[in-house]
Amino acid sequence: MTFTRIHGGRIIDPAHQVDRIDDLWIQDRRILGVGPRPPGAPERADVELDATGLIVCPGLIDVHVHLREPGDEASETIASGAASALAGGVTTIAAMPNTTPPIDSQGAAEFVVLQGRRAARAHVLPVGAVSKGREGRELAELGRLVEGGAVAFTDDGSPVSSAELMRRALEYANLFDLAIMQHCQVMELTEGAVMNEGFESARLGLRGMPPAAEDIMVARDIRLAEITGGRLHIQHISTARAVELVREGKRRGVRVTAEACPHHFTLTDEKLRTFDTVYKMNPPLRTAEDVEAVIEGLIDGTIDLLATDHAPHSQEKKSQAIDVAPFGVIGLETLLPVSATALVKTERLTWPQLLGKLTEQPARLLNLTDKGHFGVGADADVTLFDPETVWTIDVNTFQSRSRNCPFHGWEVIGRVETVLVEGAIRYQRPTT
Ligand SMILES: NC(=O)N[C@@H](CC(=O)O)C(=O)O
Ligand SMILES: [Zn+2]
Ligand SMILES: [Zn+2]
Repeated sequence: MTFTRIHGGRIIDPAHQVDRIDDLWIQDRRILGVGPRPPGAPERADVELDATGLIVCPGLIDVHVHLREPGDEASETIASGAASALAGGVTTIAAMPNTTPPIDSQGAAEFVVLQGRRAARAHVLPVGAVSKGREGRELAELGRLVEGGAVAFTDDGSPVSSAELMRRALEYANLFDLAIMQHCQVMELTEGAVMNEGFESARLGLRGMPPAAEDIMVARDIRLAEITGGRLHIQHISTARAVELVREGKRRGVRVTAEACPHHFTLTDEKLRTFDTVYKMNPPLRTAEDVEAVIEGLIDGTIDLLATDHAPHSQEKKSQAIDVAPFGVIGLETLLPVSATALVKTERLTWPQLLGKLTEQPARLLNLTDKGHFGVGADADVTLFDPETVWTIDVNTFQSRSRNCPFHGWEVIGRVETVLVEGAIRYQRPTT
């Protein structure tokens, strides 16, 4: 038996409304308690960690991560993505199924689980495809995917365009109490587009995606969730109108949740003036009004949680012309600092509010009852970070195999120091 005590830190456990300087006790792989020495624990723990000046919180959970294995291991592998997660303080990641081949069968889901275990970095949980081959025609075998370890379903990379298929997916996934995560985009409205449609796209002469392409599908799917009683999760929400639609859906009692990505509440489409493909992602960067609406959605709880949409692409692919380069940015190693700098430093959210959207809420979405909190017996996945020190993001230090990060050179707060997974230290910030 190994006892670990993390002492002197500010413990923030949003699920239990804990925010105080105290000790966190761990026995082997599980949380033993917060506070004085629990019965059964020795006078001196086997491992003593000094967390003075640091915040100690449940390991972060990212429900939206693209690993490129199988199919494009030059951009990311399951192991490199899981290492990138740990360096960002993220102890659990949900892997999107848009690999080659896609994760649309029990065997494919089991492969992701196995490679995640082999890597022994962050926990890796597969998200199964909604449709066979992600082709949007026939429902995948959702029951088999659950057997293989799937924690939700999505065709992300593409939307489920067919309303009929979406309706059945919501109904079927509900039998397992799992969510359908939807990439909301009406494809007919976005053909050939590379950025947001508006003043900036007109000025640059680039084809744009109208915000309505997102809004229309959000509206449709909220209605489908309402009539089926199924669980709908809106991925990477980016428009003011979509935020309003989710707010109104929740008010009516529809089972809808939403996530926002750091780039959508920190950057606008003006960035495309550089023609730099690092600002090309889907959904695209929108306007300042959309950014403000996303932040307001985070503040009032309309947007439940944060996720990265970590979308690694090799230099080779991203260095192509803006109209041919792939969509996507990486995010695991900047999630906490960029969110903290944009939302906590500016006093839009408190630390416990921000951390709730990175721990408690994502755990709920995926039904991970033993994660995202410090209750007795919970998995001892713990992140220790420095909330004060200002530091500079440098992509050259990243664990990810890709470098398509729009935050290189940013001055930020929130630096991850130590990460424990199931009670063991699996990441320590290099000091040189
Ligand atoms: N977000 C992106 O711009 N790209 C994602 C796909 C997706 O999330 O839809 C990718 O897989 O590269
Ligand atoms: Zn998507
Ligand atoms: Zn995605």
